[in-house]
Amino acid sequence: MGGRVNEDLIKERRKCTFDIKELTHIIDCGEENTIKRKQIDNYILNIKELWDDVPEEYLSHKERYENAIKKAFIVLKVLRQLHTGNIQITDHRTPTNVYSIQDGIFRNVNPLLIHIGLFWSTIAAQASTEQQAEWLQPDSSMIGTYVQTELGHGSFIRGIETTATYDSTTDEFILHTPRLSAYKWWPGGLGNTANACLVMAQLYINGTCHGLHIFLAQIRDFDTHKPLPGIKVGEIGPKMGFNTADNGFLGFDNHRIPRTNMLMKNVQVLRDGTYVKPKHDKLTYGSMLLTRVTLISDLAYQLSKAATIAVRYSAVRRQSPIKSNEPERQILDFVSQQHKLFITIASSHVYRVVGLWMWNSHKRVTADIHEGNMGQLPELHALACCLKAISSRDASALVEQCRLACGGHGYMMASNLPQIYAYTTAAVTYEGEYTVLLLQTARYLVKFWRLAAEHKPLPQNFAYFEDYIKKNFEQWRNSPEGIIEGFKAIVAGKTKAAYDTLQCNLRNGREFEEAWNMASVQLTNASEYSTISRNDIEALQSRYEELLALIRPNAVGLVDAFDIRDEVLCSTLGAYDGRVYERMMEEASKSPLNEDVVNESFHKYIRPVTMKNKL
Ligand SMILES: CCCCCCCC/C=C\CCCC(=O)SCCNC(=O)CCNC(=O)[C@H](O)C(C)(C)COP(=O)(O)OP(=O)(O)OC[C@H]1O[C@@H](n2cnc3c(N)ncnc32)[C@H](O)[C@@H]1OP(=O)(O)O
Ligand SMILES: Cc1cc2nc3c(=O)[nH]c(=O)nc-3n(C[C@H](O)[C@H](O)[C@H](O)COP(=O)(O)OP(=O)(O)OC[C@H]3O[C@@H](n4cnc5c(N)ncnc54)[C@H](O)[C@@H]3O)c2cc1C
Repeated sequence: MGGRVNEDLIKERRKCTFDIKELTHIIDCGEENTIKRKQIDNYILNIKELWDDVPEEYLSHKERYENAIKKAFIVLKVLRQLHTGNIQITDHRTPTNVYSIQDGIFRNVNPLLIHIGLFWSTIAAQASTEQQAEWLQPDSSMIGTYVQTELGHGSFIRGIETTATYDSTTDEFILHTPRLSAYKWWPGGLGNTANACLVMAQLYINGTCHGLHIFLAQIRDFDTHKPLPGIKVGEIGPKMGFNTADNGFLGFDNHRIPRTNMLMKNVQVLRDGTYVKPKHDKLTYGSMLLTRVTLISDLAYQLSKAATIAVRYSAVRRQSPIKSNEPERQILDFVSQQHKLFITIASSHVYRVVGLWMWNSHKRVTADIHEGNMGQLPELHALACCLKAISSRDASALVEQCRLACGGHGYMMASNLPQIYAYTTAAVTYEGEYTVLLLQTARYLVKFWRLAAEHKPLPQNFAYFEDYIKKNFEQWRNSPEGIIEGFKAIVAGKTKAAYDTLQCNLRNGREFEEAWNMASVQLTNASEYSTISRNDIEALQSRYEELLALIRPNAVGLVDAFDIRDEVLCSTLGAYDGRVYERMMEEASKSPLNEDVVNESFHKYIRPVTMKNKL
């Protein structure tokens, strides 16, 4: 859309006090990454077939899927060409994540998301060298997905009911779905797209259950795409979001696969049925750990999209004067509006930095595991659980706050904020539900509190538990070090409270698991344990308000630095030129309800009632 840039946005950009490009380079982890990102953006976003004439929202469920598949395979072809030309296409912000401009291309979810993000990465991490050589061919016919959750069990994966029974007479596993609750339910791309999958199932050898293992199963004919005999597969129906993700169900009726289709890097079943145990029994859960780590960066990116839309819109939107004799003000001038928006910008930076740090930690711990050293795995798991849980919860709350900050127009699909919210809030549930993951971290903290309470030696990372017990915490100081001290006091205090409740429940004769359940609200909720006083809070509040005023002139510059193209933002409210009302009118004109001046329902249903006695 041509036309002048909105005057208010021009003024905002003029008054910015820092170098926007420099911040973009910091976000991209270096100027060379920015250049590369822009090259790939240009290359892919210039493919005309990727753009819709009719907005996605006006398509039926089936049309949406077919449209998304068309685009997914255009993108896949391009990615393969780039790969063949040895051009690295992964996004540096989320090093293993699918390239973020896909958000714009699909305006929803790529049906190949799990194929690219989880199927390939699980094979790369958990299959043996020979299996990888066979399955990870760039021109493979396999379109895969990650099939774990069942109708009856998602969080408690030890409860999974699908079985893989070894038949030594034929050297095969028999995959079976024993009852309705054992049907696989949810995997992305499973409904219509995938012809293969990684299945999580209980391994049985000679009547002994060895727990959960991962198996590669072909489910559709590679040529005709028809489900193989013994496979019942389909799509699960419309959802709050993810409607192009083709989530599916799957049942096995004694479906046979070769023994060599079990992922065998960490664990093996030999020809004679001998079971060779893994070095750590949670290595099978490795894909969940990796995805939780990468999600933190993805959620940071979703926050930067929401902040860009809401801040630009707030600079363009004028409503009501502050003083009655003044012109109407940009809504960004209202301090309460700044309070809603600036925290989203800040949180995006926080989770971007933490996500990168977690990504590097994951790389380090994985290398250690490769050398047989599992020592750092529990800490990484505890951190990944907690950070995935809070980043998804924060992101969805803040995206919703940005939507509300755009008033009525934020409710329009054309703002793209509802879609970003639907995408973000799903992450609170998938890949480990919020509370369930917080309880995993609580389990880790309580273990170390027990050591502290029993005056046993603690690792350096938990020395502050001992400080708390010995009341070694200093009074509150308003400095980065002081804030960190304050947070340590909160963690120690709330862990102590939960631990004390747990002990009290145990003393009252409860079994451990029941006592744990009774303490679970305390285990997940923050309490007000702090070194901070009422005066400190007042001082912090006024400092916070000063900071809002300091950030205000740079707000548009800060979101411009995220450098998200209009084609990716897909928002009438957030485009770079700020031509909000023109874009809204143009989008409205695409509504099928504007095709006829008089809709035919008038003649069929309205007129016969309203004109009944007048005809
Ligand atoms: C890579 C790029 C990806 C890009 C794609 C991004 C977008 C994708 C969009 C959608 C994808 C959605 C995919 C899915 O949702 S797949 C399904 C995910 N499902 C879950 O996450 C299930 C959650 N549940 C669990 O993880 C587990 O059931 C559990 C809650 C952890 C409990 O497991 P279990 O009962 O076996 O274990 P315990 O609680 O008894 O704990 C025993 C000890 O094991 C430790 N533990 C648990 N998990 C792990 C792990 N992953 N790694 C290391 N250690 C682990 C636990 O802490 C206990 O230790 P302790 O020392 O205390 O005994
Ligand atoms: C958009 C989307 C995409 C998905 N994609 C995939 C995929 O590709 N592959 C796949 O295998 N799965 C996928 N899933 C499934 C997803 O991983 C599960 O839905 C998720 O792990 C939550 O499990 P659940 O549905 O069993 O929830 P439940 O565990 O039934 O949760 C319901 C409630 O029970 C509470 N609860 C459960 N257990 C406990 C406990 N021990 N202590 C305290 N509270 C508890 C929870 O906190 C929650 O409030 C997807 C889900 C969604 C929404």
